[in-house]
This record gives sequence, C-alpha cells and structure tokens, in this order.
Amino acid sequence: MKLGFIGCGNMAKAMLGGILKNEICAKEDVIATAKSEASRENARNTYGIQVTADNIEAAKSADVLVLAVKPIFYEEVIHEIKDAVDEKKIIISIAPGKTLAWLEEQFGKKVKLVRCMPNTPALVGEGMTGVCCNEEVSDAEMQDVLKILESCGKAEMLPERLIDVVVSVSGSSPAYVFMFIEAMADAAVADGMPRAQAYRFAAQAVLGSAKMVLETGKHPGELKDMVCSPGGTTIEAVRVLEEKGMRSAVIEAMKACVKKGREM
Ligand SMILES: NC(=O)C1=CN([C@@H]2O[C@H](COP(=O)(O)OP(=O)(O)OC[C@H]3O[C@@H](n4cnc5c(N)ncnc54)[C@H](O)[C@@H]3O)[C@@H](O)[C@H]2O)C=CC1
Ligand SMILES: O=C(O)[C@@H]1CCC=N1
Repeated sequence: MKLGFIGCGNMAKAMLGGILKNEICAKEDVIATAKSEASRENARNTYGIQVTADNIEAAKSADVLVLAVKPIFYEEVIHEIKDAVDEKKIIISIAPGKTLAWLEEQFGKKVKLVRCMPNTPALVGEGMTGVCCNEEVSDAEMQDVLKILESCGKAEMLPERLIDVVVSVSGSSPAYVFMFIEAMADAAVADGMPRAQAYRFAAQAVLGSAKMVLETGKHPGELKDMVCSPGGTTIEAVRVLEEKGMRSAVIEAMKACVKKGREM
C-alpha cells in the first residue's frame, strides 16, 4: 500500500511516527507534500520518506491519501487534486467540520472517503481517533484504514454525528490536559519544586490517573473518592476546584469547541 500525506505539519508527523514504527508501510512507500524546502528536508531527513512540493504527484501515487492541511486549505487542495483521484483511492480527511457530504461535493464524483479525528498523542503511540466513512469504502478497506490509525494508538468507528464531539473530547483535549499539567507544575514550582521535576511529577500523575480509568473500569468519581481521605489534603483541593468552577469551565470549554467545529 502506498500512503500519501498532503501537508506535513504537526498531525501528519504525529501519525507518521506510529505508522513507520509499526511498519504499516515501508518508508519508501510513503510520500508527503510540503510547501517549503525546509519542511521537505525535515520530513525527508526525519522519516526517510519521499517528499515533494507537488500535491498532484502525491495524489496520483498514493493508494491512501491523508489530507493533512488546515481546514481553510481543504477546498483549494481538493480542487487541485480531484482529477488525480480515481474511484480506487481512499481519501482520509482529518479536519474538523468537513462533513462527508461536503467532501463528496468538493470532489464532485464518487470517491472513497474516510472522515476521522486523530490527536497528537499519536506521536507517542497513544493517539485516540474517531472514524466514519462513506458507502464507497468496503469493510476490507476500512480494516486497512483502521490498521493505519491503530498504529498510532486506539481508533473507534462511530456515527458521523459524533465526530464533532470527538474533536472536543480527544482531538482538542490534549491541549486542555497540557494546560492542566502546566498549571499543576506552576503550583509545584511556586511551592519550591524545580520546574523539570514538577513537569515529571504532574505528567506522571495524569498518565497514571488515565490508566486507572482505563484499566480498573471504576467510575472516575469512585477513583477520586479513593484519593480523598476524610479531613485530609485532597478534599481541600477538591473543595477549591469546585468553588472555582473547574467542572463547569471544562464543560463550557468543550461545548464551545464542538460549536466551533460545527461552524467550520
Ligand atoms: N494539530 C492537532 O492536534 C490536530 C489537527 N487536526 C487537523 O489536522 C490538519 C492539519 O493540522 P496540523 O498538522 O496541526 O497543521 P500544521 O499547520 O502543523 O500542518 C499543515 C501543513 O500543511 C502545509 N500546507 C498548507 N497548505 C498546503 C498546500 N496547499 N499543499 C501542501 N501543504 C500545505 C503547511 O505548510 C503545514 O506544514 C488540520 O485539518 C487540523 O484541523 C486534527 C486533529 C488534531
Ligand atoms: O484546533 C483545531 O482546529 C484542531 C482540530 C483538533 C485539534 N486541533
């Protein structure tokens, strides 16, 4: 299978890490396009893949093509490559807001389309991707696509109406988690811990907590209660987080995220 990326920025590189490490494709069978010579040089040297400035060349040579440019460039890129895309190629969209119906309309013909929402933890093999596809994609082809996405972490098929929710709960959420880690580290620094050590402690606590949710199957509230000793330190912190509206801030932020995705 020949895999192509139109655009080689943050998300393409995060996905490439998992795909090449797990030998889903040989590096010689991956082609990526980038606008600047510096980006092409970087992708060539880091991954050993083929690089080009020519989107049409990449579209022609790839069996599976990931559109890894920002949503505002989707229309321009699709119009540029659509004549190079035949009924056998699989197009993977990773942009928020670009529905299967919109993508079909841009191509102006029957094309195999997969719409998914990955996230940057793909870079370390811990990505989470929500996926759906149009009727042109067969079950066997979808299995091949899932193999690509699962090389970057986990992937789940879901109805298209939930992709906007995936944008918020896993596509964008690494940013909120990084903010949380940064804030915890800032507090630890304020109380005297060296900064590098503070990031290690905060990040490992988040990693371990996430693993507990996934591996114990216990309700997050029960896991929280297990940390809160009566009259202890944690419940004091929980009291202040509730007072400052932490849950409400997260919920409102995520609702704004979903709304923005639906408008794109
Ligand atoms: N960064 C993230 O955490 C996530 C991003 N996405 C989606 O992935 C897509 C890519 O996002 P990022 O990698 O973050 O953006 P980015 O800006 O890091 O990378 C996009 C790359 O495309 C290149 N590009 C722009 N126009 C081009 C053209 N006409 N032909 C070829 N290359 C072109 C840019 O020079 C840039 O290197 C977006 O649609 C974004 O919404 C989805 C999930 C998570
Ligand atoms: O911020 C964005 O628009 C993209 C989509 C999900 C993560 N980054």
